[in-house]
Amino acid sequence: MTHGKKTAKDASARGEAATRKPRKTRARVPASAPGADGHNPFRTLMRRSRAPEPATLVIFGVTGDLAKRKLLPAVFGLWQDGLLGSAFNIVGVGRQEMTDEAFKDFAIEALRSSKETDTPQPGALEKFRELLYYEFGDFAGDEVYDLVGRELDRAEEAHGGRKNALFYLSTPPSLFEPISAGLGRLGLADESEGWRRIVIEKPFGHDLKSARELNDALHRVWDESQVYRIDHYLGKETVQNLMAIRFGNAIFEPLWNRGYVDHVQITAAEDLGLEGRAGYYEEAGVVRDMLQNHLMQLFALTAMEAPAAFDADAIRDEKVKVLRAVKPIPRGRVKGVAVRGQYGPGTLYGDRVPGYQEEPNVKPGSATPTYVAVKLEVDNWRWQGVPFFLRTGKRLPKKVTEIAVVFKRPPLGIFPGGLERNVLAFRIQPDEGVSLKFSSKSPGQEMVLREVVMDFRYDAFGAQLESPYSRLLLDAMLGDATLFPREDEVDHAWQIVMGILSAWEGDSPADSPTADFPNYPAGTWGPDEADELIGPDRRWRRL
Ligand SMILES: NC(=O)C1=CN([C@@H]2O[C@H](COP(=O)(O)OP(=O)(O)OC[C@H]3O[C@@H](n4cnc5c(N)ncnc54)[C@H](OP(=O)(O)O)[C@@H]3O)[C@@H](O)[C@H]2O)C=CC1
Ligand SMILES: O=C1O[C@H](COP(=O)(O)O)[C@@H](O)[C@H](O)[C@H]1O
Repeated sequence: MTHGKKTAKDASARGEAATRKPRKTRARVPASAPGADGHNPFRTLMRRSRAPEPATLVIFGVTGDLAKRKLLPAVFGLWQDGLLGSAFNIVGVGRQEMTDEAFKDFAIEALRSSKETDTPQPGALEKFRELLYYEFGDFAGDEVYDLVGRELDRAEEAHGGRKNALFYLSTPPSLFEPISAGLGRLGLADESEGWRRIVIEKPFGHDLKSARELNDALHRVWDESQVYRIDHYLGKETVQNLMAIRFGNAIFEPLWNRGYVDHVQITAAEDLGLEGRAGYYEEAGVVRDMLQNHLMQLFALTAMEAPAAFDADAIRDEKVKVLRAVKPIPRGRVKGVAVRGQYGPGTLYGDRVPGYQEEPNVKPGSATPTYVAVKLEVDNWRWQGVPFFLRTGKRLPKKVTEIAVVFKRPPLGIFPGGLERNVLAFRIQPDEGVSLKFSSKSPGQEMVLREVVMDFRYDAFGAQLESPYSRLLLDAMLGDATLFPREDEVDHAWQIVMGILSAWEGDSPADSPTADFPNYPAGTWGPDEADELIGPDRRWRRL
């Protein structure tokens, strides 16, 4: 299908940009390391066998915070590293009226001001600028999608006669369905002239029902294979390393079960508060913002069986199987397995910080939780009796994300002193790496054991880690959905948290007594009840 007439816009300018050889972009790559002459060696090693076909990336909501701070820098980094193939262009779509030139200025300014932007090579920003185009309109109407279709028509010649397109919906969730439907109405999901894929940002639904409705709406237009639900945690290098270490080594598998593991702790602690996102966060709260998606994904990757292959369906099948095996948490069980919290004023890094209720635009007396800890039990042979404790919260003492597999104590103590549990910890961020804590004899005459840590740090590879958005954008361009949650995964993750949401947000005061918020000061590790949840014989790791 051809959309409208060709205009004077120069087709040859769109797309023939990724041919320049990238030069050194990363100061931290040592001179002797592979790739020191050019770009991040990981990216090259990962991708040299395949590059995306010529394609157009269409970003809806391109004037928003995510696009400015993360997406445009990620695309620029990929392009500068020569990973986007021989022809590529970007069409930003928004509701604000803007010319192509004004958008180019906007995008270059966003790249200049984002901390995530790779150091540009001389002339790179100017060259990248040539790839950028803009369309605007009302996302409820047809015109804007017609304009997008014309952009694909215009790129066709430079793209070798193909009209491949990745539509990235970086808009408020209320627009996911209308944009998908609009693209469908104008025939833009049709793959007869090139592949068409849609990336959906989080949150995917507000609850189980709305997530199902959104899935149904998407499937009225797209085949599941065209849908890429993004969870940026899956794009983090060290989350992928969890799979590499589990399934690329023989020593872990024999220990990875109820025979040896006492419990697992998954922590995603944030030191940040609301960062001006009250409008979104008051509606979402921590369960929707972090638990239903990011933490459930970390849990699934830790607990799943070994997939038969490293491919999208094999991995996603295993994740679904283990999510299905989680013991349900109906409303009545919530009190025993989940703890909520909201931060009050406190001290962080020596500075006084306001409480949640003092943040701009938060409703006075808000009952929105900013902290959750939950105990998951997995009803399968591997994990029967092994609790998984998940916790996440805002305004905790530091930013740290970690998965810790805590092993059982040795069966018999032949040395003086207590027996400690060994811990294999995957540090997702920061100081990415893996550590093993075990007991060793202290030097000296006495047989005294002390806990020591063997530490592998990711920076030993000598390369800076790529942004998760780079990884996931490139995967979507390549048609690799391995790191994108499938429909049934999202559904099961919602099923797990729905009881919690219904207990905490229910309208019956008997079932859902108002929480006594705030119940932890900013700069502390959350409410005391979280210690009771994991105790008495276990305690949260001090991170
Ligand atoms: N920001 C972040 O760090 C993260 C964001 N996300 C998700 O990414 C998506 C985008 O987030 P973010 O960029 O922060 O959101 P923003 O609120 O900054 O806006 C995103 C874009 O949507 C446009 N928009 C908003 N309302 C409308 C409307 N009614 N009609 C047409 N366009 C509209 C905005 O246009 P305008 O500029 O004109 O207002 C902007 O272009 C969301 O789904 C969010 O949950 C996920 C993880 C992190
Ligand atoms: O999706 C989100 O994630 C961030 C935390 O992500 P990270 O990569 O910095 O760990 C969180 O701050 C935000 O509230 C949430 O929407």
